Amino acid sequence: MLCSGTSALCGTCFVRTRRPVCSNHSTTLDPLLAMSSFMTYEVKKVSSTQVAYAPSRRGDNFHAPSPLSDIFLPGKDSSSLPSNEGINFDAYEDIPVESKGREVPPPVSSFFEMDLGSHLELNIKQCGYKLPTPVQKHAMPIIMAGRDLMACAQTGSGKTAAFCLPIIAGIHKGQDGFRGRRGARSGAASPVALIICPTRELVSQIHDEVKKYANRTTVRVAVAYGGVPIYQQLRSLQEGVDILVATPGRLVDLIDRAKVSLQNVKYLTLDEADRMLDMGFEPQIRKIIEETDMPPSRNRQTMLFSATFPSEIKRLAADFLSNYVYLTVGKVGSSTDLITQKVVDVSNMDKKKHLIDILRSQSMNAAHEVKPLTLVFVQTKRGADLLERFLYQNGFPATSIHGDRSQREREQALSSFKRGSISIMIATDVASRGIDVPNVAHVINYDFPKNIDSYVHRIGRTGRAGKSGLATAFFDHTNQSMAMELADVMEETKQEVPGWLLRFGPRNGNGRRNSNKTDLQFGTRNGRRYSDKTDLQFGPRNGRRYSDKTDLQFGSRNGRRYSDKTDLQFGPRNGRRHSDVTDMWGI
Ligand SMILES: Nc1ncnc2c1ncn2[C@@H]1O[C@H](COP(=O)(O)OP(=O)(O)OP(=O)(O)O)[C@@H](O)[C@H]1O
Repeated sequence: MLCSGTSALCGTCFVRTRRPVCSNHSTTLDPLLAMSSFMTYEVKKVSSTQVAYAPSRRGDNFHAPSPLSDIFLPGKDSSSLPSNEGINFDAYEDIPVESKGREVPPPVSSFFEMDLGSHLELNIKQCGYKLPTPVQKHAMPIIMAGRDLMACAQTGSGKTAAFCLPIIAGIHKGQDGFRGRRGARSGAASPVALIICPTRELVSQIHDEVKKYANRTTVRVAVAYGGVPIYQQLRSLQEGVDILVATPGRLVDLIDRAKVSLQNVKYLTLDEADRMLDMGFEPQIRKIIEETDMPPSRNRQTMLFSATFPSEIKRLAADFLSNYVYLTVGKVGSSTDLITQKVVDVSNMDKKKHLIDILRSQSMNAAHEVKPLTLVFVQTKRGADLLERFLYQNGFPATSIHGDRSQREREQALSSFKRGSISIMIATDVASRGIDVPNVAHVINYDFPKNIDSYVHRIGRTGRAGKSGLATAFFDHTNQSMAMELADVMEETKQEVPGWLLRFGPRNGNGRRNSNKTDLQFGTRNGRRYSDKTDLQFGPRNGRRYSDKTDLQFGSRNGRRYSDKTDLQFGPRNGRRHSDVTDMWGI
């Protein structure tokens, strides 16, 4: 007997079914497919009174972990949709958009108002994208008009397509002109578009997206990132490439080996540009842009994208962009109110127990044995390993992703998490940016991050593409310095800020973010962090950021050391560890 309906595939009869559990084959429904429709179901909150909390040992001052009351469950009646059609565009309706610059091209309201070409239009339909998201509505016409762009938009709001689609359309249209440039006579690959981003996983993800959007066109895409043997990448470069997606370190290596020439670059995109600066990649980025054969800014189009834009990024923009538009969608550096944020006062000693409580109640509440995908962020690689082991010992199999795992292990971890075969992933900040796992239901900040931008990106792994999500942060006095910035982000996104969090510091001490509108407009998180504007404009970062221990543990950030790429970036340190800035960073 066949299932009826239109959404997930039944594991036995392979016919689409409307519900995550097929009534005829409930035991055989492929749990991975069922998982994919999890978050598109009606969001139903379970009252906290329905859930038994583990008794607290901390008395009245203890703030019970509320995540148990906010687990999202699939509703009974709503029909599931392929995940991209489940996008809640109402969620974006009131979003403030600001664009600054000369003669900014007007936004569009549909993908088909732009001359993307029939192949791309079909691919967009096949991706299930019915309408452009706000950042796409505004950014795409700007890029299509040939303008430089610095764009800041919330996590999960479709920035990747916003820059990929116009680039692919542009290359596809001018294909005849470029085709001859593939694999230059010198043997060096000569891409027309270069997309640089901070992590290998992000490179790989953008590569997959480009392939999807460029389906049926002759646009070729290749990747370059460390941690895997270079010859595979060389082979694919030799076949010719239009779009190269790369991490800065491996790209410099390829340029030095004369395997890549940038002389034909027409489109340059820096995705998560602020993160690359944070990771100490500025010397490599400057080398790539200023010291190679890449055309000068007036002869190429340059785009910077991120959800957070600290002031340092203005230096880059001033140096690399010309006559650019500065587009902000939503509040700069803030999160989205699609994500319910909870902050729980938990001491270091109690964290493990609280995590187990949360996971246990999640699996108790999970409908039809479909476990919600839960991403747990920790600060260190060792912490990730320890927590993974602890969870395993307590009946919660988890996987982990961090800089000490081989690239293969990292890819396997991510893919089993994406497929839902393992529903818990422990991660360091290596997975905090850009990674798009559409159905992450819950992000837990087990260790609170050292800066608020990191918090914004971490929680942004849930609540993507218009869907709801839940983020829980464990917080105690050791995170005190982050209290006000956290309260700000929560307030901006209409979250309930617990009174105890506010008691950690004065509301308007330290020249806080909200008190400095001018800074905010240009992407500064707060007065305290970038209080010395002059310093920031011209050079190194302020004292506070340098004081982040984890930032500095693995090496100084000065240009000299990082510019010695052979030592630090490309040479494997030992059999297991590999070349990656995440090693230096300890994440
Ligand atoms: N127009 C659209 N309609 C529906 N879904 C979309 C649309 N555009 C993008 N998406 C989907 O939204 C999800 C998030 O997109 P993307 O990863 O580009 O977000 P992002 O803004 O780059 O996030 P982050 O800041 O975390 O990197 C992806 O799964 C993507 O396929």
